[in-house]
Amino acid sequence: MNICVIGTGYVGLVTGTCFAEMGNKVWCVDVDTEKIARLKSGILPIYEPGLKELVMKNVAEKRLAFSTQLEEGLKDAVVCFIAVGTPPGEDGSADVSYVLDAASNIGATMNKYLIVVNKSTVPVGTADKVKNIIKQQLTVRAQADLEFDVVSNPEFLKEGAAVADFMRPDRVVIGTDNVRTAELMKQLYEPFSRNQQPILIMDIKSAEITKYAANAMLATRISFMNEIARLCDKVGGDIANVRLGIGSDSRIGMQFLYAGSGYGGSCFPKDVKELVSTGCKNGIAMDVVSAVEAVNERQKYYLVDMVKKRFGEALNGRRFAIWGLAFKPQTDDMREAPSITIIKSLIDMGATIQAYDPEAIEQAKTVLGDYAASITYSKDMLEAIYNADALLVVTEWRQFRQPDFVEIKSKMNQPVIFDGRNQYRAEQMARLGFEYYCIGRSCYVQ
Ligand SMILES: NC(=O)c1ccc[n+]([C@@H]2O[C@H](COP(=O)([O-])OP(=O)(O)OC[C@H]3O[C@@H](n4cnc5c(N)ncnc54)[C@H](O)[C@@H]3O)[C@@H](O)[C@H]2O)c1
Ligand SMILES: O=c1ccn([C@@H]2O[C@H](COP(=O)(O)OP(=O)(O)O[C@H]3O[C@H](CO)[C@@H](O)[C@H](O)[C@H]3O)[C@@H](O)[C@H]2O)c(=O)[nH]1
Repeated sequence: MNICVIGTGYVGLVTGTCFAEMGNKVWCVDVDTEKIARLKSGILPIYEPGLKELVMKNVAEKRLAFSTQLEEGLKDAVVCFIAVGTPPGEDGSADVSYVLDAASNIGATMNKYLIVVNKSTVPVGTADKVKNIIKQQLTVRAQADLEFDVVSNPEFLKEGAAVADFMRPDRVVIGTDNVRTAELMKQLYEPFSRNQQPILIMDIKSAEITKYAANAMLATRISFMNEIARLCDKVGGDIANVRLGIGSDSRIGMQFLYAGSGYGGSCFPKDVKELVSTGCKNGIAMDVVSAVEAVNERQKYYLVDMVKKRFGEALNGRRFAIWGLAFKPQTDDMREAPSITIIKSLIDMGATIQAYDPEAIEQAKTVLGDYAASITYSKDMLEAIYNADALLVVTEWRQFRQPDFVEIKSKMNQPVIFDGRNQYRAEQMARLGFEYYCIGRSCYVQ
């Protein structure tokens, strides 16, 4: 099938590449001329395991190409995916203007029947807006008879595992009210459901809401565990045991029950806010979802509270090592990363920071630009801990799991570790002579 994908970010680039890998011919189109120029010369805009190899292969085999021109992308396309950003607006609601721009461009450009598939995460009702904008543009061009269909096909991939998730999705959700379109979409996704993963056809609004409900449900599990972790720290108990205890119930399951320094990223924070906003606009109080966000905001400061309790509120002259900047491992994405809140708070109290992340340092330099004078970025994890008063583990990259603690202890000013991702065992840390604080395992007394 000939496919056009508008937007070459995490979702668009992965979607286009994976469809090309299955034998389709794909044009990836973006308004960012620099991004497209770099992609054409083999430089990817993001770090995502396995993606570069797939892009290079499919470009070489002429199934994948990049352009800034929608005309080029739509020339032979049967299906056009919209995969542009929907960032949070001032009031927390999703800004759908990029989606509507893309729709408007489609209406101004298409010359034959087209299935327009919305893959961006958008509030319920956006498909209708996309439909109306395309219609308006066609009318302006005196092409009002040109037929098209709008589909909602939310994406559930996780950063850091984007290719693997796209290739083997738990399910594919397709919102459409057209039987013929449903069949074609099923055909397109058939190679990705070889293990009988369901392709769920439903009405458009249910598909749009499903995306927000999925993210809010996952975020709820995390905030819930973070709250229980705080209780463990107060009254005794170990959140790891509690996780096993509840996760063994097949109705609950083990995944997404890790307490930590709060969730970040480009999705959970913004989608939780948007769901609250949609509820509010429609007179539905989203009490659970609102609490999920409030708990997460508080959780981002939990490590900072621990540092304050241990070192006091004035941190002048104190030097802290930070391991992990990205919002999760296997990505260079810094959007809404808890590390930002933690680093800014410590610097605001007078500390200096020595930070290390395997992939996200360049992104961090941009995001933390205003705080640059107080941050040194280290070339490796050991350099970061040199002369540090404490180490804060903020992102659980694999290489942080079993470091050489003897060497670490010899290089630090004081052997103190604040573990925001529960990577180490308290008994082992005590044996090695570290003062060790973690989340919800009664190492930290509030
Ligand atoms: N990042 C994820 O893990 C993920 C997963 C599932 C869903 N989503 C959703 O998918 C959407 C895209 O997210 P992302 O992380 O890929 O965004 P991104 O910011 O990485 O990429 C968006 C791209 O769209 C381009 N763009 C904007 N307007 C355009 C236009 N009119 N025409 C052509 N290109 C245009 C931008 O230049 C950019 O390259 C969002 O709605 C997001 O919530 C993201
Ligand atoms: O038990 C857990 C699991 C995750 N997290 C944190 O939650 C955030 C999000 O993690 P994850 O969901 O793995 O990454 P994303 O790439 O943001 O993926 C989410 O957001 C995407 C965009 O909507 C969806 O497509 C995915 O299904 C959804 O998992 C990160 O900060 C994690 O550290 C925890 O604190 N505890």
